[in-house]
Amino acid sequence: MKNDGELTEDDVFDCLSILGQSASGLQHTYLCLSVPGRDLKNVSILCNYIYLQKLELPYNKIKDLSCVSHMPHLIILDASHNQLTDFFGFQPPKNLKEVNFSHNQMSVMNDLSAYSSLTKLILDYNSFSAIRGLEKCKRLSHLSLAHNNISRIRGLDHLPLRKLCLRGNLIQKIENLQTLRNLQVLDLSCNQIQSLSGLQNLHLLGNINLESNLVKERSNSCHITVYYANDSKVIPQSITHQKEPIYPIPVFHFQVSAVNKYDPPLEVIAARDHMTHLVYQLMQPQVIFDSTLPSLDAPYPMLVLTGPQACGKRELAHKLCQEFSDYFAYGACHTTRGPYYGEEDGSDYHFVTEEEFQNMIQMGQFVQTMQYGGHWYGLSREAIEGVAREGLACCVHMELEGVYSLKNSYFEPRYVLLIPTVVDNYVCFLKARGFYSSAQMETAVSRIDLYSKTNRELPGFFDNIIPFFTKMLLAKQHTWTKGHKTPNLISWGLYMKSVLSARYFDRIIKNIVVNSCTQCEAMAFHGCSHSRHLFTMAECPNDNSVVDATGELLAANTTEATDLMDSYSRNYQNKIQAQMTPQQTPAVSQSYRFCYFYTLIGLI
Ligand SMILES: Nc1ncnc2c1ncn2[C@@H]1O[C@H](COP(=O)(O)OP(=O)(O)OP(=O)(O)O)[C@@H](O)[C@H]1O
Repeated sequence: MKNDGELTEDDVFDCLSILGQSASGLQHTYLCLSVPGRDLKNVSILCNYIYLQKLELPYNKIKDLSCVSHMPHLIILDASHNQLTDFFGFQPPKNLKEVNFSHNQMSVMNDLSAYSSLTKLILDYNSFSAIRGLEKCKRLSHLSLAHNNISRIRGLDHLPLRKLCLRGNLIQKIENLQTLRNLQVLDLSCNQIQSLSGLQNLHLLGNINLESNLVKERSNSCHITVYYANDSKVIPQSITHQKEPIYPIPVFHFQVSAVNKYDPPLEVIAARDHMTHLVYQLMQPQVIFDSTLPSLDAPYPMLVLTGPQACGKRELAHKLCQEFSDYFAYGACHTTRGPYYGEEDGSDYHFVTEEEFQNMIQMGQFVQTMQYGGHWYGLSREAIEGVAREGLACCVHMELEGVYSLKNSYFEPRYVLLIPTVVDNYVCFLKARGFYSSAQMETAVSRIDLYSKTNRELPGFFDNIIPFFTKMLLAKQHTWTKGHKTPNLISWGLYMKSVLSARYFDRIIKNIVVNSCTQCEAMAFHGCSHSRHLFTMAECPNDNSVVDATGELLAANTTEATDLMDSYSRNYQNKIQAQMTPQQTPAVSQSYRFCYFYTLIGLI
């Protein structure tokens, strides 16, 4: 370098690096030049280096960067710690993505619409007093304007910013951030902000720094909803030299961490779960699944039994699959919890380690997953495919979160809710199982409300509802273990089969319900079949006050399922069966079976 601060050809030669192809691909050339801390004033020689893609000139004394006009392929420019006064004082390189002009002497932001490729712009330690000219920077994801003289947050509308740093300015109010939907990191420390309002609706915001401000709020008047906030932190205010009494930021810290623990809505969790599995699955080789039969636009039939833990859905799923083995097979989920006494691997669940489970997630093997009671549960695609290959409908049980997640998938199961009607009985049942701690029982009981609220607020969310038949279930467990079919079970099975088709619901509901449960439950159930709203617990008298069903009605329920069909369905079934000749391939027969099944579940 010459003494007068001029960059020479020899210096350039020493500082070039990364030999590569020019943007046109026709020449080999150096792509990167880095000349930091040489007190450079004159870099005009760089006009000859037209192929540079990365230029680093920090810690010099440069005032003029017009040489960049001759670098049409430049992608990264670092001219921090110089004496630049001109904001982008050069012709725009078309693909310029990252620019660092921090620690210069710039004061006015000009229109940057010619720099539409910009993704990162660092302008710390200048003298800007307003944010301007960024409207057309539709790729800008990282903007830093720390330690300037900015007094208002504006000029950022609809930018795809993920990181925004406005530390050390003169900002008094958080405003105009609501359109920054992608914002994840926000640094507003060392300003003069007095209120927390203005942070609402930034759903991805996970890291906020409000250190050294004038925030006085101590009530919960501001709710910041931070979803997916893995590393959220609010740095406590440490310097309190203002005259006004200010409540230290830890108050705010408490608010934020409390909000972080607040569960995001189930739809949000489900969307995230679905997205994760979809992305991992798309990363795998794509195949056509057996569950896509019989045609791409007809959904593969699935039955999902849902309800709080131990409400009988697992037992019902197994019994349905046994009694109606022509239609259903059990889809065993994976879990990281250990097997209970008597549970066999592969029959109730596939029991796997946490590591195996995480590997399966990453291999895109799950359709949905959920954490419950500190363990992972997941429905794998293979569980569904295994059943689909048999030409059967997959029957699974899961908690509400799983239902939400599955509703995002392209499967269109029928969802049946099993809900306890008498809390005391449910608690007795949980105790009788002997598996659960009181905390676990409390959780299970508290979730009843979640289900009934969902049913109340989202009519049609569940395709049908079965009250939890406490007495019946207990009795049934006894007979089931002996392997007998009881009239109750048959009627329940018939009910289940028919419940899949809403057309027969009213016709058989009285018989089944009156037979299967107490009068109180029957009334409630019958009521909910019409209104689709769950009754409240308070409306349900104690079990002791009700009368049991009569034997006469019991006998009526043991008739064949087909007797419950109307002539249309019988004809349809006959037609389908007539077509299932031995000459047909298994795939064709299978699709007929599916068609028949669809009529049963009311999809055709
Ligand atoms: N893939 C899944 N997604 C969501 N929830 C699931 C899934 N698999 C199982 N579950 C549910 O997780 C809860 C806990 O399951 P677990 O088998 O440990 O409970 P349990 O005490 O045996 O009760 P249950 O008789 O209801 O299965 C149950 O409500 C179960 O239905």
